[in-house]
Amino acid sequence: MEESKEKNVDEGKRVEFKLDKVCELRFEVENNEEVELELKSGMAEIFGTELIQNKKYVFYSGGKIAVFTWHGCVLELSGKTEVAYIAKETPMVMYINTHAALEQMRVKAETDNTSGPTVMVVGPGDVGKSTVCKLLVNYAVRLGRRPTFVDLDVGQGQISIPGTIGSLSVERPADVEEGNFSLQAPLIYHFGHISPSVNINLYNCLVSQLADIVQMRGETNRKAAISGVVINTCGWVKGLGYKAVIHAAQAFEVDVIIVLDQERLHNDLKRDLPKFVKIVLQPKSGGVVERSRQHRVESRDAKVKEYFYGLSTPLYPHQYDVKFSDVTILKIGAPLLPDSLLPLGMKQEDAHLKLVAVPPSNQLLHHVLAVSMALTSDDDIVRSNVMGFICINGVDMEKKVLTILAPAPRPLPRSILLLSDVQFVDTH
Ligand SMILES: Nc1ncnc2c1ncn2[C@@H]1O[C@H](COP(=O)(O)OP(=O)(O)OP(=O)(O)O)[C@@H](O)[C@H]1O
Repeated sequence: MEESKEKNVDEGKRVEFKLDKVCELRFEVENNEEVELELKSGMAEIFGTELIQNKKYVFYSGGKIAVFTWHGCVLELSGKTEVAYIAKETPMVMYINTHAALEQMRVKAETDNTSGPTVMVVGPGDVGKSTVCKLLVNYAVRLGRRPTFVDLDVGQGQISIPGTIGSLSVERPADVEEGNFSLQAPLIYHFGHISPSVNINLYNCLVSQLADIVQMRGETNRKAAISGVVINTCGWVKGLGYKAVIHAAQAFEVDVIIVLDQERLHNDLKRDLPKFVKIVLQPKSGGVVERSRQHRVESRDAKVKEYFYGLSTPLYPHQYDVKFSDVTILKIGAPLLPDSLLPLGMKQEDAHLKLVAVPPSNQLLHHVLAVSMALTSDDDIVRSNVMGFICINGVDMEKKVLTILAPAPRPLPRSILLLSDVQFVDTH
């Protein structure tokens, strides 16, 4: 791959980069540092969102960014970068061709009075799945479409905090600095773990539920139906993970699957899915950065912190006490018993979806809990979406109160809370 020489960008200095057409500037922000980017002339975009000329964009610690230009541009960076270089070879032409093909399917859906494409992006970890999804959604929105973005990645999802899956109707391109789509009425389901492997039956059950709701939305909203759906998935593609990919493809009735960087997965999917599903193998971008375990942990923490405290636009969460008696804390999934010990007629899968009461204790400290939409225990709590999240900042066993961190002032809007493995230590 042809790449330009790296330039060091150090504090205080401004470094200019001249990009030819169809090139990208890749940079990583050093830990605990900030980097400022400015488009001085020409046109450029970050993962499909266009930059405004002479506006200063700030990127934070650990950010891994590619500024791409179709026609050439001049960029300026300041702050501390770990790396900064211009890459001349990128798979962007291939990705935009995919977008063009999807757009043709939308145009056809408009004339035939059918639905637009449902496309799923799959591949192992760190191949740029989330980035390709963002590109496809951004390009669709820039043409006036209103695609639905679905994120099934419970580890590094983009819609809500880790341990959830969800969907979002996207009306404008993702924010350049934060990288997120605007969160208007997202539909979120609580899974409670950062890997589907912890409770694959629950994971598949929630994927089916989300697929049903997304399809129902398409039936009542013509614009959404034509615009189609873009689905991001987990990087777990072996064994049960592969089965989960097949399950998701069937549940969402996908039309197109983009397999990034894994020929074997491509072949397996071609073998196992019906012929009408178009399965295309595409390369990953050389710029996609492999993230260490530590980096993944940090970005999960950052996602929860962002939920409560915001990123470039600060949020001010509320901390208040809630009596033990005012809430019902539940966990989904009972410990598995040997088949011989199961009550007559009960199957092992039932245990995976079983609700178990969690008595308040110090063990809840720092845990994130989802606030279920379910009003009573008669509702289908497992398949109910969630309103939002709280974090347990304190447990007083004597007074029988929990001190919680919540995005909104008291009172808690619902009383059924679902325990997540995800923890957040509130240092504010
Ligand atoms: N062309 C590029 N140049 C520089 N950085 C990039 C480029 N494309 C993606 N990245 C960065 O690489 C990282 C990994 O990309 P991404 O999250 O899309 O991968 P993924 O396959 O979805 O990973 P996971 O399976 O862990 O969710 C991100 O931080 C992203 O910003």
